[in-house]
Amino acid sequence: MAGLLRHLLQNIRLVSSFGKSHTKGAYSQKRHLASTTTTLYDWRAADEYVEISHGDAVMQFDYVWLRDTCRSAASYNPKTSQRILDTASIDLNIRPAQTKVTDGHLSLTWPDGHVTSYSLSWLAEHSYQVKTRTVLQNRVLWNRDTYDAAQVPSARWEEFMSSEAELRSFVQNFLLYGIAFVDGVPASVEATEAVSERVSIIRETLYGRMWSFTSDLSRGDTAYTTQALDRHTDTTYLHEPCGVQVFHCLQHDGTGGRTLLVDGFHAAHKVLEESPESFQVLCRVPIRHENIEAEGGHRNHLVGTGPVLSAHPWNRELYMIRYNNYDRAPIDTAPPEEVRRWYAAHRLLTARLRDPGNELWVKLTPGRVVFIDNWRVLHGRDSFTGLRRVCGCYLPRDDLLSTARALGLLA
Ligand SMILES: C[N+](C)(C)CCCC[C@H](N)C(=O)O
Ligand SMILES: O=C(O)CCC(=O)C(=O)O
Ligand SMILES: [Fe+2]
Repeated sequence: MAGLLRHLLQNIRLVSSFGKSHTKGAYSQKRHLASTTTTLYDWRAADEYVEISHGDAVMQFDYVWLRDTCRSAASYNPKTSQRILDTASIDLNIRPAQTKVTDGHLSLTWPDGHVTSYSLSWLAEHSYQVKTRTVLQNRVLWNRDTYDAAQVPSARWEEFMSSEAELRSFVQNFLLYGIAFVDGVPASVEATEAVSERVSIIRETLYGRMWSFTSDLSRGDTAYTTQALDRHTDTTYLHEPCGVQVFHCLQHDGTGGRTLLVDGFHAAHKVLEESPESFQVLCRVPIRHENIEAEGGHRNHLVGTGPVLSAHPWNRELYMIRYNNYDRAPIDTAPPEEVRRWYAAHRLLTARLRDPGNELWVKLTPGRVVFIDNWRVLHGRDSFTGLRRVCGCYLPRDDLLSTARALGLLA
């Protein structure tokens, strides 16, 4: 997909040097052809949009969109990367007085004389037709064997804290696999906080900013016991669940307590292959999750609603799985026949999530910090004996992605 976009942009760039100019009235259906020795592309001004075609990509740009998106100094401030133009002031029936393509640039002269110009490659990059076939984030879906075989390296604390290259490869691995490790971290809350802050700001929740928990039932949640926890994502009871979970086991004198990791997108894709209808139901039915605490000095009643699977509507790319059977509330957000379909779809997804081949078990030890994409990878744990203390925090997903983009990564 990314390859196709690159191919498209490269070829449109070739056209830029062609330099043939076409000037015409706005409403003609006539197609304009421009060719080089290696490529052919054409454009036409239709009634409501300009259409640019290249290869099998046919891209349409609505006139209101073309006026609204104008990057001229009067319309857009490149210093702040913010729009100046008042969108509500645009005539919704606006048509350019003149449309032409010169040197690989589309320029439109509007009835008031304002000129808007776009390079064709920029337009292609921002076209719906190209976006529908481009993924936002490259991912490697994994099961235990493929994750093991990939031999993804952990970052080293010293390098991670000082080298941008080390941080970048860590973030790249996180984006690809939804999990990434840092080794050699001092076994303290402070060092865990420093590692987390290297990646993004920390997201404070009802559990605080940095947390450190053990099996003392200090909070009304199974996490604060020695019991096993089946695979789940956290904070499903927030409308926007936390994007990332950071765990650092500071101490464990006992048995059990291994961490389970499962690629939720891998399981969801299995569901899509086996039963597209089930996948659709999981994308469609809104599900509430709750966190109710009324004891121990904590008074919380959080409710979050969202489907189990969220996919971008323009390219069907999955971006979130919300799966927590402990915190799921009674389903009263869909009619009975839909509820029946939902339970069947949930059963299929659960079966794929529970496929032993999809389970990655790791024993977290002091010094080893794991970052988990809480919108993709489910976590759980074995029951355990003895004293076990785990610290960590949550990070907002947007801020991690912002860091990734600042490091030049596709996110
Ligand atoms: C991580 N920490 C121990 C602080 C909180 C645990 C939260 C547990 C909750 N059921 C959820 O899934 O969100
Ligand atoms: O104890 C653990 O390793 C994880 C518990 C858990 O699921 C959580 O704290 O979110
Ligand atoms: Fe959890």
